[in-house]
Amino acid sequence: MSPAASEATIASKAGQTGPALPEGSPPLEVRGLVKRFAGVTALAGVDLRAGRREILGLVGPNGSGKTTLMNCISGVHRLDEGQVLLQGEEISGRPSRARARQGICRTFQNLKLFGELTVWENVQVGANAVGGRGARPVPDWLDLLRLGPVADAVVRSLPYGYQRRVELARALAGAPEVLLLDEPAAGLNDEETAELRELVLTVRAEVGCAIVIIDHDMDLVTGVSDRVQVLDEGRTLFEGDPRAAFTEQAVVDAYLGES
Ligand SMILES: Nc1ncnc2c1ncn2[C@@H]1O[C@H](COP(=O)(O)OP(=O)(O)OP(=O)(O)O)[C@@H](O)[C@H]1O
Repeated sequence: MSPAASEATIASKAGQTGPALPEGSPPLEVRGLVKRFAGVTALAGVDLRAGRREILGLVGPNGSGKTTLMNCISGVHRLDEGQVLLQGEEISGRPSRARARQGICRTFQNLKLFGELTVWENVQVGANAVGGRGARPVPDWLDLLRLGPVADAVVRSLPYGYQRRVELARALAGAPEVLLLDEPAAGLNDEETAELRELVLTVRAEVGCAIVIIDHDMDLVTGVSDRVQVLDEGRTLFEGDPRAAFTEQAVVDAYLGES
């Protein structure tokens, strides 16, 4: 997709709060990222870009490199080659904590919550990580994520759908410029997934950060994303309109294991 067409798509989805305004460097840019694990090349030179108020869906068959890419962006993995830039500043060599303080916030495939702490305390941890520099106080995030009524509940006592929302609230309290959502619908039922979809759009409208989402629920990803990037065997196979992705033969073949 051309940059102009991409901006147009972004603007149309951001319509609830006005168009995305291209200004300076994008929140997130990845250039030529290579990541190897022993004999496996998980990423073979991937570029990625996510703009302010843009939702980018990262899709691809199992083992195509999606989580590895997210881990390289957030600093869980060191990259072998390439660059990760946050608002134009290279952060490739920085540890994950430093990246989080600078605004790369994320959720994980497997929840990483403090189960013995309350909902409020878990979200406060996110706020503390940025020394209270968050855009809003903790109660506002609880309200946005519809967690107010369970603010004082111990997290491990709550149903899984609530726990997923707590993780999202904690990430938001960390003042994201870039929000990385790794399989946020995993383990959710249809009703909870529909609610999550609505919440992701609300977060984009209210927070205005760039959002990168991975999920195996294609209806969720294509429904919520302004643009998708399809990976296969560590390379980008397609990048553009979510509705067009699965009309591309190469993408269909990759999903069917025929490439
Ligand atoms: N820590 C690791 N050590 C060794 N190999 C790894 C490691 N993490 C990922 N890989 C390999 O890198 C490749 C990409 O894996 P990755 O988990 O990023 O794919 P994915 O697209 O997220 O898959 P899925 O959709 O199944 O979660 C795979 O071949 C995988 O086996």
